[in-house]
Amino acid sequence: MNRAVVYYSLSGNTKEAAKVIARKLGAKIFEIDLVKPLPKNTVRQMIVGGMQSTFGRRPKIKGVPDNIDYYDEIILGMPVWAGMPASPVNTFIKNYGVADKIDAVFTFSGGGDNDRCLLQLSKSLKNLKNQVALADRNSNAAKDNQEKLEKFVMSIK
Ligand SMILES: Cc1cc2nc3c(=O)[nH]c(=O)nc-3n(C[C@H](O)[C@H](O)[C@H](O)COP(=O)(O)O)c2cc1C
Repeated sequence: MNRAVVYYSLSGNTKEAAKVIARKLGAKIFEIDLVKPLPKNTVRQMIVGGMQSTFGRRPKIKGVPDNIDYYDEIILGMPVWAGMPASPVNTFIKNYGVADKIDAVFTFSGGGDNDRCLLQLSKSLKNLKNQVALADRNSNAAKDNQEKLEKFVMSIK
């Protein structure tokens, strides 16, 4: 089974978890990048990223190989933006034609909203079997991340 972990991360939480998951599963790892990065200013990031995600926009991305459909199984990671999947992930799911290969997702949020995001994802990912909601490193709930990640990896194995 060829597995790939594909993720987008703005401030490093998802990236860190993606590396752990890929290492434990022996999977390839690819980072989605925005062609036009978000503004550096945090408030502007919230506005631009929040609007893009709310309206399901698909900003241009790079970093994912064209032959990503070579992989049998894709594990997708992202932060929650405005209660929705971060917008770069919309581009990946819809433009790369790999929705049916994504069978596991992991999301990061600052407080809540993971459930809303996961519900949204489950509408377009019909083969989704495993999911885990993780908390930003600055949140109290982050203490449970490691245990949740272990369980997530075990459920995929
Ligand atoms: C544009 C934007 C929108 C966000 N919206 C939410 C939200 O609706 N709910 C929430 O709990 N956290 C929200 N966050 C916080 C991130 O989901 C959280 O910090 C996450 O851990 C970041 O992951 P990363 O470090 O991989 O980028 C938002 C962050 C950004 C930049």
